[in-house]
Amino acid sequence: MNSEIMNPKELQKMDPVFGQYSFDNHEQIVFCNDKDTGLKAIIGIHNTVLGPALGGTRMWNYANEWEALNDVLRLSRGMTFKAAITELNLGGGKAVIIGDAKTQKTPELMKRFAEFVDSLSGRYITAEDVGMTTKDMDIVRETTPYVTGISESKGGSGNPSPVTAYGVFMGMKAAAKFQFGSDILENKKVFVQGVGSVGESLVEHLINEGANVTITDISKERLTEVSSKYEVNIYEGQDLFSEDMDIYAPCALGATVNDDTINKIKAKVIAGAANNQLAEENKHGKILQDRGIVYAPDFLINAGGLINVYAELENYDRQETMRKTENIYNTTLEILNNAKTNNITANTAAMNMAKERIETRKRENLK
Ligand SMILES: NC(=O)c1ccc[n+]([C@@H]2O[C@H](COP(=O)([O-])OP(=O)(O)OC[C@H]3O[C@@H](n4cnc5c(N)ncnc54)[C@H](O)[C@@H]3O)[C@@H](O)[C@H]2O)c1
Repeated sequence: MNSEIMNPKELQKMDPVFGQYSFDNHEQIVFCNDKDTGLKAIIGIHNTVLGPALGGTRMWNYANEWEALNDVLRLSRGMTFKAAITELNLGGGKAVIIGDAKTQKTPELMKRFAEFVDSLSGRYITAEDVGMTTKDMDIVRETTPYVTGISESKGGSGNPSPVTAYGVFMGMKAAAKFQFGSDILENKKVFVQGVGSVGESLVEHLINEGANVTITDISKERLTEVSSKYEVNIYEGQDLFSEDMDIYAPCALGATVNDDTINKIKAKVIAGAANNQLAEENKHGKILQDRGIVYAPDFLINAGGLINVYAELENYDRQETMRKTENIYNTTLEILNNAKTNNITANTAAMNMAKERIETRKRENLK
């Protein structure tokens, strides 16, 4: 089964839940509703073979429930493979809260959401994602132990974004090594799309290495903030994908590699933090392969944040977290070489490796 962004009209043609294109054998889906706080959330538990399903909560103003369901299914499925390929003993899950994080997120709503997470008795462990902060996770922690990514002052590992950015940087270097023969990014023309928490931290690594960085964001505030700290160019054009660049780093939302953009892309490497960068992973992965564009699978190179929150559960330290994150370099090279040898897409090679780990554990569990 593939995972695909689809428009709500297409989604509505399928059966409402089990028949959805991105359902892909989810173990459990929990719909959470609370009239008093206005909470409307969906928790997706994709697979728990390797351990409890861990994945962040996203709060987003979805156009409708179809979009929210499609998003949670795609994201939680991605978490299964992210944990597996990173060799963490975790399953895949994710939650979405439907609403505007700026105007509708209240402590009461977060508390009610935490009660739903708690009711799953640890099958699902939450963390932050888009629209959520460490402070929100601290509120969740008051109600349930099944949360990570809480403040360092409360015994947590703090903001995972810098660790995510470090992993993306390592994955990008490995992809550069594979494509250009060297992992040194000095003078490489890199476009970072989205300079939020991860994007900004990635910019810092790139600038330190001497890359030629251009940033783009829908938020003028973020562009001003980041460009005041680092020597970057701000993208003023209308069509980022047609621009000459060596590396495209999607660090905003997913599905930016799609039917409209894929044939325009001039970058030789795509490596970024966003989840589900390929709108249709098989189709768009193949077009990238045919066009000789090296794609560093998103769920592999953006796993630093997951490694960081996992440390909270396993009590391992910062050094070990960074060592595991640095290893993303080796795994990325291994995947890209494997894809080349077997003439498959990098995404398929990464999925195969992740699925193999899950299948092996399943067999072991049956013994
Ligand atoms: N934070 C983590 O540790 C982590 C881990 C794994 C994956 N990710 C993924 O990485 C991405 C970035 O995460 P983040 O924590 O930095 O989020 P964030 O919300 O801090 O930053 C996202 C940035 O993208 C900008 N943006 C949104 N739409 C855009 C568009 N169309 N064009 C340009 N900019 C746009 C926003 O204005 C914002 O500045 C997300 O897709 C997230 O799911 C994050």
